[in-house]
Amino acid sequence: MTTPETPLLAGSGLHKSFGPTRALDGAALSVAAGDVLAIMGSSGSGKSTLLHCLAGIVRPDSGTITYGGADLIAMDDKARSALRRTEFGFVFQFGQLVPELSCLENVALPLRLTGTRRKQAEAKATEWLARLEVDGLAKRRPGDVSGGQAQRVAVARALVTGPKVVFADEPTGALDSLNGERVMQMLTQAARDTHAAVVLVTHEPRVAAYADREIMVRDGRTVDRELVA
Ligand SMILES: Nc1ncnc2c1ncn2[C@@H]1O[C@H](COP(=O)(O)OP(=O)(O)OP(=O)(O)O)[C@@H](O)[C@H]1O
Repeated sequence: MTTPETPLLAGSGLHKSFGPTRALDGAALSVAAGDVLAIMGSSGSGKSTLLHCLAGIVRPDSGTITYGGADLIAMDDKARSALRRTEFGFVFQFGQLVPELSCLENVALPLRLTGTRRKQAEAKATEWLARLEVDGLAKRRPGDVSGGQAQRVAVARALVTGPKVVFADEPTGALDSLNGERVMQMLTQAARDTHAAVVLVTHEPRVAAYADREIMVRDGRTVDRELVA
């Protein structure tokens, strides 16, 4: 088992129920700076709930989560959303780009939300679109680009603020295998270049192969992949 020595993000003893459904039942994991971690497991095992807890989107019923040594659960909503805007990036299965904005405006948006001036935000967004090789799409709306292109724009948007952790929930789930591979290559390369950690939820071994480490979630509990294989 490869346990990071100084975790950037760590959760332990995490429990979360939705009514009678026990989504997390004692899950634990830790992520070091720059670590690319895949969370695997069958449908309904609790992967997304675990990611949402670690990202401060869902509050667990019990357990502890620390980010950079600070207690994430004890933070008030304002502090937690500030943390999400400045320290975390997100990529979801269906991109979730804002349909009314151009691809460039979508990538610039996280910077605008933290007070960066338009010109500066758009210059940075242009750089990131070029890194993801979709700079030709800057003026187009998300509805006018392919699924693979939209996910590359979503990766650019996730990384534009220089996050310390990128949370990716089935980022290739809606793509064919070739486009999925391309998105994974670009996401992991960009994360390595910027020393961002990646917490990746996937049920596809081919996608998990891009990670440094894999953990399995079974019935809301985490199991080290190497012990399962
Ligand atoms: N907001 C919610 N309300 C009610 N039940 C929920 C909610 N979110 C998750 N659950 C339930 O919790 C369990 C774990 O769900 P979760 O989405 O974390 O699993 P998953 O491993 O990510 O599944 P999948 O691979 O299908 O996305 C499931 O039984 C799910 O139906």
